[in-house]
Amino acid sequence: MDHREFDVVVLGAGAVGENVADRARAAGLEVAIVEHELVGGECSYWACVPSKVLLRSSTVLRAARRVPGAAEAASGELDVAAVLARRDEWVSDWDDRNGVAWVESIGVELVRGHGRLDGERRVVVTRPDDTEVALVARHAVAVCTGSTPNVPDIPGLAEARPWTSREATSARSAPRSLAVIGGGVVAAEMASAYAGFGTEVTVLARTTMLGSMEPFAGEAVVAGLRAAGATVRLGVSPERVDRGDDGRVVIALPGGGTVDADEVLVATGRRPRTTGIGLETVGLEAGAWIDVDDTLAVTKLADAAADGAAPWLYAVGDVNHRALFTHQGKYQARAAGDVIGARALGRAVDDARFGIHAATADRVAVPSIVFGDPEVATVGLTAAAAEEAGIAVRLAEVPFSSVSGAGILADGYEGRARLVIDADRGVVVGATFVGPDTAELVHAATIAIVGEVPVDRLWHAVPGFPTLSEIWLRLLESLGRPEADG
Ligand SMILES: Cc1cc2nc3c(=O)[nH]c(=O)nc-3n(C[C@H](O)[C@H](O)[C@H](O)COP(=O)(O)OP(=O)(O)OC[C@H]3O[C@@H](n4cnc5c(N)ncnc54)[C@H](O)[C@@H]3O)c2cc1C
Ligand SMILES: NC(=O)c1ccc[n+]([C@@H]2O[C@H](COP(=O)([O-])OP(=O)(O)OC[C@H]3O[C@@H](n4cnc5c(N)ncnc54)[C@H](O)[C@@H]3O)[C@@H](O)[C@H]2O)c1
Repeated sequence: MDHREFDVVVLGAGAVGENVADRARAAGLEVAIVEHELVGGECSYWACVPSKVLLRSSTVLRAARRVPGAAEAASGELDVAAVLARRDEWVSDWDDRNGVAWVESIGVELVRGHGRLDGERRVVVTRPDDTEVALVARHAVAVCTGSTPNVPDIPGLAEARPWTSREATSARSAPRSLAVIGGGVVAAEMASAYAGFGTEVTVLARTTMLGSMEPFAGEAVVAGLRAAGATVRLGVSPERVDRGDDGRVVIALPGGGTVDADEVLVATGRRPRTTGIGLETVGLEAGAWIDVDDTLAVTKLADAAADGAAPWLYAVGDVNHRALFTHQGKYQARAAGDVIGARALGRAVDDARFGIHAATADRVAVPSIVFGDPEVATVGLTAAAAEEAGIAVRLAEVPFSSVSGAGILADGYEGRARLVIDADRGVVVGATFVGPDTAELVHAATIAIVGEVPVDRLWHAVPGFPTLSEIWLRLLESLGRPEADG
């Protein structure tokens, strides 16, 4: 077996692995990155990027139809083939040569093949030609292998060849009908995209839609999907799924009803990609999410390490289950790559709350945007989660109809915003904006939360007129002007 040595070995070249490698390399370390599929990972080829491209055209069309003058010009049908062609361009026809060129440009060595841990600081890679190479890490190994769709144990489902998010984002044509099992983010976005294509969409959600968010967010998404022609059934769990000889899928529901469709999309969450990567060779459980501390070091090994020994194993991105978003994984990756560099070179480590080497925001300010019509943009805690955390909650909540910018953006603009405020500390701990084009509003809330900006100070952050951001002023007005001190 070939044998190579590097300072750092990164397992998985998704957006997260790439960023760990980039930061460790920027610290001056010699870095190898291992990838068995496409450099760029899920986000670039089967998740964030294609899903947003698939949604964009129908969102624009609906937006135009809400503005007199433009509406008359936007009277035709969506050109689905053109949308799919634009998607193909954005995913570079599932060719990763740009990703590879970028990895090479930063001086990181790409090792193609399937990697697995083989004891401490050692990764064995089976290359595409079936030969093996052992990569020995002088300082650290970062596991960035991501996650994969979870297909629940519904009788017949796996045999019915369901779509997962991969097939939904890479489809070559829109099916005539599509059933969607699940009520989370993937279900909301893909139902919206395919309804926009003219597909007959039926969503089967076990409880509500977007159940982890403020209730009005899921309600608005259900209304939006229904307005786009989709059928949404809440509180429904399929009992059995079959694909018949005619190729159609039949989903049996409790009580005897059925839903049939050309395709069925399973959008029921993710599981870790941690099987077959040698976790058991270092005392970790195969197939489980990997627990890490705020510097992304694997907790179980860091706890067991001899006093003063630097951690050598990190788990970054989806695989640690802290926050399953590309932006948050890349945030973790910057911290992890930098701390690996600092520890390797004996430099100071700042792992205090909001220190440069700590992924503190994972616990207080994770932005999440559900694209579609309407958009749902959230960060921090919901009212329910804040109450559960023992926070003295004060809410500010207003409709967007109170903002001229919203009315100008679209006739009949509908939307709602809520701030969750920690009444004792006088700071925002959560925010939700629901309505067309609200995605960009959430970063202001993220800054308010991370900066722990006193709510009274926000009166001096004046939103431009007439923008959607004026919702901030309406939210403050709903709380009332503060009294002068003394
Ligand atoms: C449909 C959909 C839409 C989404 N939209 C958004 C969005 O709009 N915004 C957002 O922030 N997030 C979005 N997400 C979430 C986002 O895709 C993930 O959070 C992100 O891809 C995680 O990045 P990662 O690098 O941790 O994992 P991945 O992107 O999964 O990368 C892991 C990489 O490791 C490789 N790998 C795994 N095991 C091995 C091995 N043993 N050897 C070699 N290589 C290996 C894989 O091939 C892969 O390239 C979406 C997810 C889905 C499913
Ligand atoms: N715009 C974005 O940022 C974006 C878009 C898509 C996905 N993502 C990320 O990808 C992850 C995966 O998305 P997702 O929608 O698959 O997961 P999710 O966790 O958002 O939703 C899972 C849904 O499936 C349902 N479910 C789970 N098990 C079920 C079962 N056995 N039967 C029926 N229903 C079941 C849940 O009730 C829930 O409604 C998310 O956590 C999110 O972070 C982000």
